Amino acid sequence: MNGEAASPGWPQVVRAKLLQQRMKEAKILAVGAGGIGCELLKTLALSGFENVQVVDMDTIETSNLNRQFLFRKRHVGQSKAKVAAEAVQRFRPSCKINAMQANIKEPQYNVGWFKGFDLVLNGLDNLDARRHVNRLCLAAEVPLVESGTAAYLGQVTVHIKGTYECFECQPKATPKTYPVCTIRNTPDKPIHCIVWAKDLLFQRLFGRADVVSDLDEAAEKAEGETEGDAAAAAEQEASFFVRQTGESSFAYADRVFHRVFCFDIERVISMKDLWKTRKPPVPLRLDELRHAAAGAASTNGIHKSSSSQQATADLSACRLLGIRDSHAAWSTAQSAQVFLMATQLFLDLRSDEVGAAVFDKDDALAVEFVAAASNLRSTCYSISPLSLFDIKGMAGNIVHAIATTNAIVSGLIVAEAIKLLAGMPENCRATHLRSSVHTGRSGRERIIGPSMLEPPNPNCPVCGTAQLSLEIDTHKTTFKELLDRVVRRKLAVAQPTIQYDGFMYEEGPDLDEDEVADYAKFLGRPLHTLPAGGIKDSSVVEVSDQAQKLELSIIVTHQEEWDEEKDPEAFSLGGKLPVASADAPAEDSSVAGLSSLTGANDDDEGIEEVFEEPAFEARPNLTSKRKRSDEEQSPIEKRLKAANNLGEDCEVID
Ligand SMILES: Nc1ncnc2c1ncn2[C@@H]1O[C@H](COP(=O)(O)OP(=O)(O)OP(=O)(O)O)[C@@H](O)[C@H]1O
Ligand SMILES: [Zn+2]
Repeated sequence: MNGEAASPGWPQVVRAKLLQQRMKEAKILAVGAGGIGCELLKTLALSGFENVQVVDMDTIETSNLNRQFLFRKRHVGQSKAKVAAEAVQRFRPSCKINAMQANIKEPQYNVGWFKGFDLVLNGLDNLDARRHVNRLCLAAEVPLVESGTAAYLGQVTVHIKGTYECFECQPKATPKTYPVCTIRNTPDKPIHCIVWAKDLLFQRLFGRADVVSDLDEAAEKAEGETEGDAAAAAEQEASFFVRQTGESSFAYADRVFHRVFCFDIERVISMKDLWKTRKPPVPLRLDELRHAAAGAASTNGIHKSSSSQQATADLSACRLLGIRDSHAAWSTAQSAQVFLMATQLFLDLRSDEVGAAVFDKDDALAVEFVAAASNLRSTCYSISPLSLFDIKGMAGNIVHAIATTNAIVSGLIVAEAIKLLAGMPENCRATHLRSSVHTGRSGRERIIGPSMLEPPNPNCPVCGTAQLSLEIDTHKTTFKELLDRVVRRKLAVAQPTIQYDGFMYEEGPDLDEDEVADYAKFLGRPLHTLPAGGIKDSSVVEVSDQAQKLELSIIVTHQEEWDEEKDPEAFSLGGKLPVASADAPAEDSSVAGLSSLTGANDDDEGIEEVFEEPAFEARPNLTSKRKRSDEEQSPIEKRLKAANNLGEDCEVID
């Protein structure tokens, strides 16, 4: 940060001028130009910031227009970052906004690039990107203002390396997972059927064949079947969904319907043990539904030329079938109609995507397919069907966004940014926006509640020195499973290097083909058979990511028995940690911020838990009001203060 240091003794007006100057000059990185990001860019510009870099990987969708006010209908399909920057510059030309449409995780946005900014402000919507930015800010020693909203709830926090907690010092909820056997065989809630329709059936029919989900992997044995029979059945199952040469889309849709809602259900019914304490499902017969499903079933192939709906983005089975009310639950016959019609439309009019499609909540046809399939499965299992609207929300992990919440949170981000630029990090706060009035300790009623920021958690695996502990079956788990499920999914390590005594595995663009092929040989091997004695009980495995400047140490415990209901992932990640310092909150020292990383949680009541981001639940007021002495200040804090000592008497929004 450039700019003359101001003496606290100077008149307020001089200090205000200097602060303004600093805001003009400060280099700000804003990550995300969505709901929060648009408001943030506008507020930054109107507050006097003039040097902003914005990165967002996405393009504008119609569904963004109700709350991302920098965008208009004509912008649909264009880069969010670019359109947002242009819109802001139109009303504040002095504000220079450099926009990039890119994923912030791309390698060019490395530590050196992050070091070029005075502050980083996040307006993201996923944990993975937030963790990545947190790690780069730590490595580059740049303060981060993090934010999130969920309907009426909002939160803004400030993270300064060595001074305050990093984003990962405290537990974060990770996406809810469900026991595989419940999803495959014994669903008893609508969400179980939605997960099955989206992650298993949609993926099998339209997605990439080489993407195998956990749901595909675990084939159950029917009564009287051997392991071998079950494996052969699983293989047969996968090949069943391949469309045969010359097979019409009509015949294919029919065949899939019969298979998944009749044959498979009968197979599950034959697993008698499953139904000792549960009601068995009931298969559906297409011929019985046929007369009602005639609209779709009679359309033997849908041709581009004969359809008035040419634009794939607009394709809708419901529209073709005249089903208008997205808030009403369909009858079983309607679900069957939509299922058959959506399958045919995909095959006939979106054939280019078949084999590569990825479920997207903004893809009407994909949502209709998932809604129809999950409702049909619900009917088999006597679960009440849901409306298209509800299923879209649950399948897309949608928390309905509220523009005002985003606007307030963006204002709070800018307030924290100004405190940082004013050299007053000790005045920064974590601020929570609640959905109802809350009475604070002072007895005052408020909706926006600030709380003191906590010092870093010494046991944080990212900014502290914690050692993680991993209980896993080292005989059954392959190295690939360890990489995918633990290292990438749980620890968000993008490009891992794995080391233990005498063994090293690396990933990354610098490797040549031979190296990649050599390393690939290890992927299918069970952990204990890896070279140099393998990963086994008491092994200490070092995991690092050069790009994130991250190093983690994991102590492995071999554990064979896993209860699939309680621990669907068949491993447990936690902290066997060094002694917590006196300052660490006592109740946190048990798992010290790691419990969310352990993932599965058995309580699957309530749909909120499938949302990816309940990370921004309002937290209770934190209590550490300890004043920090000069010696305790971190290098960034000292630098901020030295560069920007604009006065001690600035008001805090407490
Ligand atoms: N890794 C990433 N790199 C760059 N931008 C990202 C990354 N991850 C998320 N984003 C951006 O963060 C923004 C988050 O905004 P928001 O939460 O409003 O989501 P949205 O996609 O605009 O809306 P919705 O999810 O409700 O449809 C999005 O524009 C998204 O593209
Ligand atoms: Zn931390």
